[in-house]
Amino acid sequence: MRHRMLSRKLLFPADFQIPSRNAKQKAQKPEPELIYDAWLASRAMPGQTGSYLVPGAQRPLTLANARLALFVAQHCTLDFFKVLFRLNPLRTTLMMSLNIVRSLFPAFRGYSQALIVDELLSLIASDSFTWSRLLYPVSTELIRRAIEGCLDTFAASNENVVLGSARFFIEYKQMEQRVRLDVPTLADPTVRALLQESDLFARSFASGGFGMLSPLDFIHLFSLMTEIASHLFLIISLTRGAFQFGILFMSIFSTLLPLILPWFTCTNDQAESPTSAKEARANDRQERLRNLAYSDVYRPEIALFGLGDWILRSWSSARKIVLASEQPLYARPTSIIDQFNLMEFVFIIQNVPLLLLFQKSSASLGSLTVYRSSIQSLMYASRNLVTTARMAFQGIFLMSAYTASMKLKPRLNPKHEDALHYMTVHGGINITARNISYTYPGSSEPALRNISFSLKAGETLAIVGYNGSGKSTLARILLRIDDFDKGSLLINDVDIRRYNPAEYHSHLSAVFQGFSKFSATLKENVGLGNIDKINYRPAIETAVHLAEADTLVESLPNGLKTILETPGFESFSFAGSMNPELSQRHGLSGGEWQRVALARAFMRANEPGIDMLLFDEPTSSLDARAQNQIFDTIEKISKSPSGEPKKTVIFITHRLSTARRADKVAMMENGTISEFGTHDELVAQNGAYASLYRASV
Ligand SMILES: Nc1ncnc2c1ncn2[C@@H]1O[C@H](COP(=O)(O)OP(=O)(O)OP(=O)(O)O)[C@@H](O)[C@H]1O
Repeated sequence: MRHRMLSRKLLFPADFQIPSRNAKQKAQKPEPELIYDAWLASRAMPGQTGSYLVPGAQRPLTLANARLALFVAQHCTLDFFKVLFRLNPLRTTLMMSLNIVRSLFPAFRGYSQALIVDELLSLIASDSFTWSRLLYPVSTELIRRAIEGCLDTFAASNENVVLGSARFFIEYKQMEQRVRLDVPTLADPTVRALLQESDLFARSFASGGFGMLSPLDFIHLFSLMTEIASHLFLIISLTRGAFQFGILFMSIFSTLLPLILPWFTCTNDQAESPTSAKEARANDRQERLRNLAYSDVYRPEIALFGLGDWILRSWSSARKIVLASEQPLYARPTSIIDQFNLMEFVFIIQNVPLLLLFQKSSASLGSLTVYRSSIQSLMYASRNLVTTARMAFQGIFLMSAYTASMKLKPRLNPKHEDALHYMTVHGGINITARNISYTYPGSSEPALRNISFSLKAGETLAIVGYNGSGKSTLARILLRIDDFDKGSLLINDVDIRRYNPAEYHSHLSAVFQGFSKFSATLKENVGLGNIDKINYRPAIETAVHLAEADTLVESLPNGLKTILETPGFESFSFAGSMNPELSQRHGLSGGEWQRVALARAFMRANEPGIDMLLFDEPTSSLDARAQNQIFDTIEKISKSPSGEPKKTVIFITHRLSTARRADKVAMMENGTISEFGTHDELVAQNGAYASLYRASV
């Protein structure tokens, strides 16, 4: 139930905004510098250096954790509340005020019940029972209950709106951050844990109101304490005289009754389910987009095709529909019996035996009723207080995870002062790699060692080599999906690290070896390659045609609108899945998926701004005829009709017959380029490439 992590210094080189603090203070107080530090420290396993609790685990209530919680409360709670307050100032103020007002209700309730009991007692004692005398206190009680019920309903629905908008805001911010972060940042285990806890924080805003794990529990804590204080005051003043054991016993029994009764009644706890087809579709869509944003599988393509904004926009509109459709239990229309709270009337009836039993007592029976109801409320409130305090304690650390995660910066982004705009050159891009080395985090062996080569703009390069020799790793570095440890990489004579990755990506198109299979329609799977044209059918049809996938589209039940079955995508289930339109999915073969991925790359490959096309084993699942056609297409796209090069092309292949088509060939062995030159030159060298080539033909 735990795992080890690397030190913060190693993981976060100046990624967080450090709150200013003078040196003297630092020397006096060994307290965390950053919210991130406090969050990480709270996850430390006591007495076990370097070991951390799993994400989401309840923090033990230790003195050290209490100090950390205080630090977080001091440094981010107020700012966080300010942000939430600005979302809905009026409603939030109303929510806080109503909570305080509602905490005083139980005391009023007890007083009103006492009036009824006293009236009943005096009626029985007078030997002339008339209903009319009871009418006044009973109707007053009914009116009080009606007002209390209305206020409760209003407060609950208001609270729902406040929590709903807070939840949307938090989720939006998280999505925004997710689509912004790059592969190296997300590969970090500490970042993953941080984001996981931040997710938990967002989920704590789920409808259900107070009592859920949420920083808003602090408001609840305050109102609970007010309530407890008022009950304590009542009980102490009422039991000042002789202690009545019988009353105490009956009080406890009637207190336990409402806790036992729900076990015998049916709950109306239905899972939130979207009802209309529109809501079901929105639910489907928001889950798919969330999966896109959160899954590492899609990360490279999201970065390369600049899909972040589009995902965020689309998720946001679908999410709004889903949130609007979610009706929390307490916001649903309730029956008049519910409004008047039948259970509490049962307890008023239960007061009758009490009344008869203590008729001769010197204390007023009304006072005894107040006493009983105070005991009961005290028990409820105390139990709630413990639960809520525990949740608030955990909630504060989850809030720190959220706050710290918002300050994460994508590691591939250049510093502001180093950043340069992408430099365009004629005919594609030129590449100069010098002694590039790279070791994956956690690996002992480098995946790339001293890679050096250069490629002129418009040239075609084939990268070949044995399995695991580093071809895909080199491709990811050239595409600026991953960084490298040593050496330099110049793109159009500029250090690649000075380009903003998003801007650089807007000049590239690629098919990755492990390309994404989106759980979406064929049209979307292709259209995502050029998000601006996702709804432009002619562009999609052209891309499909270039990938030789026309026959595939014709064979599918709904053509381009067919939803493709994605293996391993089972992250959600919802009522809408009963809708045949949504549930009808179609599987594809490996070669068919490869054509879809090629069509996606061709969606943008043809655009004038695209300077480099990179294909990592684009035709590995295609037959020889299809393979040749695809390479003809790539050649057509990358050259003008007169044969002048327009785009640089790099492809990785295990089929050496296709490597002949390239201007240059890079033979990779054990993480390095062992041979580099034209096909003919390498064959003439009679080295590793020549023997691999001879073996493959
Ligand atoms: N995410 C990763 N974490 C750690 N090591 C990795 C990771 N990805 C790849 N490697 C390792 O890096 C080395 C190079 O892998 P790479 O995928 O670049 O090889 P390749 O030449 O493309 O192989 P193939 O021909 O099988 O596709 C391999 O030893 C591989 O195990």
